[in-house]
Amino acid sequence: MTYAMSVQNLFVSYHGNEALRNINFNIEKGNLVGIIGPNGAGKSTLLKSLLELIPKDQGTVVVFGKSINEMRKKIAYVPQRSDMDWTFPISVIDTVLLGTYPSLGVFRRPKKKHREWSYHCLEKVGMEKFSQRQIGELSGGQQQRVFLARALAQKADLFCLDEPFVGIDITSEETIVRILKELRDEGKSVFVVHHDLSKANTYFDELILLNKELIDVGPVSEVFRPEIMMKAYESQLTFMKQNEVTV
Ligand SMILES: Nc1ncnc2c1ncn2[C@@H]1O[C@H](COP(=O)(O)OP(=O)(O)OP(=O)(O)O)[C@@H](O)[C@H]1O
Repeated sequence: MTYAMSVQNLFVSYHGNEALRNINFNIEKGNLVGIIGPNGAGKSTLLKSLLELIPKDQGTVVVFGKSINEMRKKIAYVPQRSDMDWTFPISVIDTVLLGTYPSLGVFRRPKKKHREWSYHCLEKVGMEKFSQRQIGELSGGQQQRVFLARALAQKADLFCLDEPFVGIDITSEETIVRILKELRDEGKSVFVVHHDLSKANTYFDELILLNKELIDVGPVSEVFRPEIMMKAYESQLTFMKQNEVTV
């Protein structure tokens, strides 16, 4: 079987400190997958290392049966908002247009059809009225929707989003979830780093539960059970109890 994502023996460290240890999983195509786990569990590290945005110590990652480099044009990545430079002077429509560049080829300029497609992607996320605005002038939710539009413009097969719902309004969150589910229904594969457990069981089909190592992976109905979740969150809960931290 060709999996959307197949990972074997993945180890990642930062300056000698192990962040991920011996991660192994296979995820079938056409799933909306949540990467969950406590703070510092390595969720963002997993996503970045899967996409070879950071180096791994060892391991293999295969996407749709091919290497990341062979598949790069077909992979859309939306980083955490906090990782982006919002002072960069670029309009909303030009941000979305960047998504069409992988299909343009070297030195080719976008044509009318690329602009029209980008505008259509903005319409999908309900942001067409803001097309001429500078990206830095938008709210967090609006920025996140524009970056989703850029991912849609890329016509990718694999969508990877890092904490897309952090600090955004409920309308933007609902819009993004609806579009991610539509992508899944079209047979696309979607991976989302997510830390809010209250929504995890309604947003995702499959979960990758991490705490430096893989605690569990599988359908939400199997992974999202107290006895499994406790294995990942136990140390955090113990710390909070000992330090009388309340949320
Ligand atoms: N660039 C970096 N340099 C050094 N250490 C890092 C770096 N990025 C992450 N780490 C460390 O690696 C571990 C995993 O971090 P990561 O951000 O992947 O976790 P996470 O599960 O996404 O956390 P959170 O939910 O808090 O965002 C943490 O201990 C973190 O401090």
